[in-house]
Amino acid sequence: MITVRNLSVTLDRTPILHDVDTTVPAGQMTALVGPNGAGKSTLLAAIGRLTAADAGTIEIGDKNISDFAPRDLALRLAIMRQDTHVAPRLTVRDLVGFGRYPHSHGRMTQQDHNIVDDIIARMELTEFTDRFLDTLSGGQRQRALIAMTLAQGTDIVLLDEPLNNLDLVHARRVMKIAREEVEKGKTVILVLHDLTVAGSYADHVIAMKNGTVAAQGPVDDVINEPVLTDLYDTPVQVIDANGHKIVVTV
Ligand SMILES: Nc1ncnc2c1ncn2[C@@H]1O[C@H](COP(=O)(O)OP(=O)(O)OP(=O)(O)O)[C@@H](O)[C@H]1O
Repeated sequence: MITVRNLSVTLDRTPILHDVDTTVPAGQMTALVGPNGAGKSTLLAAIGRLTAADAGTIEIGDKNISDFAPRDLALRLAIMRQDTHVAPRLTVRDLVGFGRYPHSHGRMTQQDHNIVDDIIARMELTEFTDRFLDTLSGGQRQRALIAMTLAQGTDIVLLDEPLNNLDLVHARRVMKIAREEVEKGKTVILVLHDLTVAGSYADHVIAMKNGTVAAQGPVDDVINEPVLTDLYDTPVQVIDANGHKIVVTV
């Protein structure tokens, strides 16, 4: 379990998060949802220790994230940010191989190579393995970044808007792979704007608004009309389609 208590974050002298109190259940998929600018990426970056807190604590299990040595944290938690920039003259294989760095320290074993090849295949990138990143489409590059993150092999995986640039088939593929990771016991947190996807795949939802948590709980507690209408200040309809919640604005 990840526990966030009274978290406040200020960026460039602007208060961004205040009094964030939330828990992320271990071994489940948690969707982080909410309007643009609500603070989702900032919360994810704070959990990944990429953004410092002004106040409050974040614990993995019962250990404060500030008490982890960098390598220990990298073996425990992997994060893909929304704005990841990568060197254009890297191949897909090189990029995904970087995910193994906390294990290999640059000396990849056969097991590291096998893990890289496996995740490249799961992401349907095998035909692009030796292509430079700047020759890929936006969606192919996005899948390579997700593959790098999963190659790290951590118990906790944080993905900020992983479905950016993905067509509906590849979005489904990524969500299925994320679910497979959860079935293996991993804790996956994804920032998602597609509430239908969040409602279909996640176990748990944290809804943010104006820098704090507006609602949280199992999917049914958050992906419903009153909560979403309030969250987005817009009428939202949730249509049941064979057990799937289709979320639309009306
Ligand atoms: N370096 C910064 N300095 C000042 N304000 C910032 C900085 N970075 C982000 N912000 C502001 O913090 C707020 C929260 O940003 P954040 O990226 O966490 O939101 P988000 O919920 O992920 O949004 P989106 O859905 O648009 O990606 C926004 O109002 C943003 O403009």
